Amino acid sequence: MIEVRNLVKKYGTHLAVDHLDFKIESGRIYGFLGPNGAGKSTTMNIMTGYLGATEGEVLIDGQDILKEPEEAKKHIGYLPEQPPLYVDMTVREYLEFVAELKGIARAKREEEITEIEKMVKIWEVENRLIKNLSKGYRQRVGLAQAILGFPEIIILDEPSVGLDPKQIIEIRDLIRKLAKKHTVILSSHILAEVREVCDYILIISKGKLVASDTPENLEKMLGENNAIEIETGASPSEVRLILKNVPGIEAIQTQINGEGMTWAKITEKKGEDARERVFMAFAAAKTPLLTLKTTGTTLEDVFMELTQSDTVPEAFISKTKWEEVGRDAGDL
Ligand SMILES: Nc1ncnc2c1ncn2[C@@H]1O[C@H](COP(=O)(O)OP(=O)(O)OP(=O)(O)O)[C@@H](O)[C@H]1O
Repeated sequence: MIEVRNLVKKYGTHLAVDHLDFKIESGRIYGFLGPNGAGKSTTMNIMTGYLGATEGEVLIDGQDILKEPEEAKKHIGYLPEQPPLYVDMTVREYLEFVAELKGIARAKREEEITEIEKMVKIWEVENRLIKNLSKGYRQRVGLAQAILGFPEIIILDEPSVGLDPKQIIEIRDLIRKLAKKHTVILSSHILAEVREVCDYILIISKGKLVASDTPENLEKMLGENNAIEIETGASPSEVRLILKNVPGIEAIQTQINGEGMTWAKITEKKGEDARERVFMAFAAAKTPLLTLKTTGTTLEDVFMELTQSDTVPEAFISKTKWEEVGRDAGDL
């Protein structure tokens, strides 16, 4: 487990990290999300022992990384924003060099490097010079050096920056695979990326933690009233009649669309999820629904709200519930 306590980093007078407090539990994928300049890389560099803090503590399994960086570093594999690659080495030479630095026993080295090369799909380029590799392959070599030694925690700073869509999908698949055995923390300013792979999101803005929860809870917390949109062949008055006694509904708007169908927006009371009841009411009236979908707050709305406004809704800070999150690795 990682505990970040009251972390502060000043560059001169500029406060890049502003009293951060959070915990990272084992076996999950955490997303560190924030706009450019929010302080993600600075925080990750401190968490991995590459940068000192102005104030605060980072405990890795109880060991203070700022006081015992070498000990704590053994638990962490890190892919910084600029991977530390020696471009005049071949992939294999470089990974052998990293394995030696990490103190991996000589007898285990060859086997482990081959295993990781296969895992991140760089085995076929192991004899190529790194400088001749594409950005996507270089990123995978960076990832391989982070995974070497199979540390419990793998920290990836913007792992898919500069990759094409196919490579992004491959990296995401790999991250999901890694999460079966490791705790993974990745940073990104791309919401979709974090939404796609992470179980838990920490949103950081101007050096401050402004929210931390599961993607679903973040959406729920900001969502005032969610709504359901339906399409049906019934007339607007029939729709209202069918929904008359369905609990949890605040308002209904209807209109006839271009195909002569009724489109209705059903606003739910706060905290209600009336989808199933709406479906059953139409089924009981033997009136087929052609569409039924929810509309409401998206994670994008949450992100924009939190990172663009100066005031942060109280709920996002106080509702941090680490214990409630669970992830079934078998789903991946
Ligand atoms: N070495 C440095 N000296 C001075 N200021 C710095 C230094 N490194 C970062 N900063 C500033 O600290 C703030 C946080 O930077 P950081 O790189 O941690 O943000 P980030 O969230 O990782 O952004 P990005 O997504 O653009 O990498 C920014 O305002 C940045 O300009």
